[in-house]
Amino acid sequence: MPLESNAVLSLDVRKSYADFALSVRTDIALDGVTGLFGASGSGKSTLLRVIAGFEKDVAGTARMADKVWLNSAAGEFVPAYQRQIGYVFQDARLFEHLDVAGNLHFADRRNRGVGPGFAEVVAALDLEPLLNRTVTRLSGGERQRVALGRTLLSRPALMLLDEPLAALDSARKQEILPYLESLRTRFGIPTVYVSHAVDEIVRLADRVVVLQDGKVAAAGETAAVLDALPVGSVGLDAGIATVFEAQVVRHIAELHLTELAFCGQPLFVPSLSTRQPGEQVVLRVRASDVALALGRPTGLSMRNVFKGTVQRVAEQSNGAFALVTVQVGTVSLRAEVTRHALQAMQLVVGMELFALLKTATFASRRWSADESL
Ligand SMILES: Nc1ncnc2c1ncn2[C@@H]1O[C@H](COP(=O)(O)OP(=O)(O)OP(=O)(O)O)[C@@H](O)[C@H]1O
Repeated sequence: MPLESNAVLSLDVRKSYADFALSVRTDIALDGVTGLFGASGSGKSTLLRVIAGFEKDVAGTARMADKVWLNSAAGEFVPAYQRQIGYVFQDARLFEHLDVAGNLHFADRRNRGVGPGFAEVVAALDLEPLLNRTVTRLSGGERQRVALGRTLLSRPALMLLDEPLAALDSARKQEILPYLESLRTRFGIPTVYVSHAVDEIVRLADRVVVLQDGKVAAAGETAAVLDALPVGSVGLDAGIATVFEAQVVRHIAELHLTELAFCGQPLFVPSLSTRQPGEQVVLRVRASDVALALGRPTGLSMRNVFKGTVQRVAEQSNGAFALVTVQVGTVSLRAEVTRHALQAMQLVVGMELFALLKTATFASRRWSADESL
């Protein structure tokens, strides 16, 4: 049965270990991808295991759409195998004695006859060339693709992905991310995606639940929640940034670029070919990748130039840098410049200027050795 589009996974759960207590009350929309984000040890994996039904002695209630999974007061507990969930672990956990096709067929045989078919899943994850390989001869990225395929073929009502990229190096991560991105829309299986990597959450999650010390610190639309998180909180040590939404306008295939509309102005980013024109995407720009100019610059390599107004200026009391917040449309864009530049440009609140973003700030693809010669 397809889920109602407004169906939710409703959680009010508590789980205690000797040195840690999880206490989470939140509703997760059963639609698109919900990111579970937080520092190491904040309880993300524990919550995912509670959702899956892998944890015993959980107090409270859990309801998946109209099905009660847990009501501890009434002694009700639906075991994991009856929850129709698909769980992908950090390590792929494939059946080592079977080849890739065998792993996939195993899940396919146990499915309930609805949802994506074998050929469709193999095509979506480019698994055709791997079908006859023994799983011990797969790379980490290939193993995760097979694990995802196997999970999809079990036709879950809910996918639970526990840091599926954590064990991979950054090149392999970039290889898998587009697949994860396309699965979001292709199969329409609601997904909870655990990660402590902000870039993965930005790229994949429609909404996010932030955990801190076992509790929900924030929850809501990805851009709004991440943009409001204080630097240094929840392990967000990647520096000051702005997280905002923009709309896909068109793909420029020959230049491998996608043009977005950002507050009515064009923004060019490396190709987001899995996204359709009209779709909203979430972007994260590090403050250190934003430059400022008093006039619209000419003869400059930077293509992304936005007119805005200085909203706030904060100087380090004991350092070289200042943080300038520039209002561009509805977005407060943060730029990290030197105090030296601040003085030279005589920047003050209310002043009109131009914010410049390097396209490379959005790049995830690395250079190959021969290209960089
Ligand atoms: N089986 C267990 N027994 C006792 N303590 C546990 C158990 N599992 C997890 N914990 C503790 O619960 C806390 C939360 O762990 P959890 O793995 O859920 O965090 P996390 O946010 O997923 O972290 P990471 O990003 O590092 O995977 C940690 O302090 C951990 O030591």
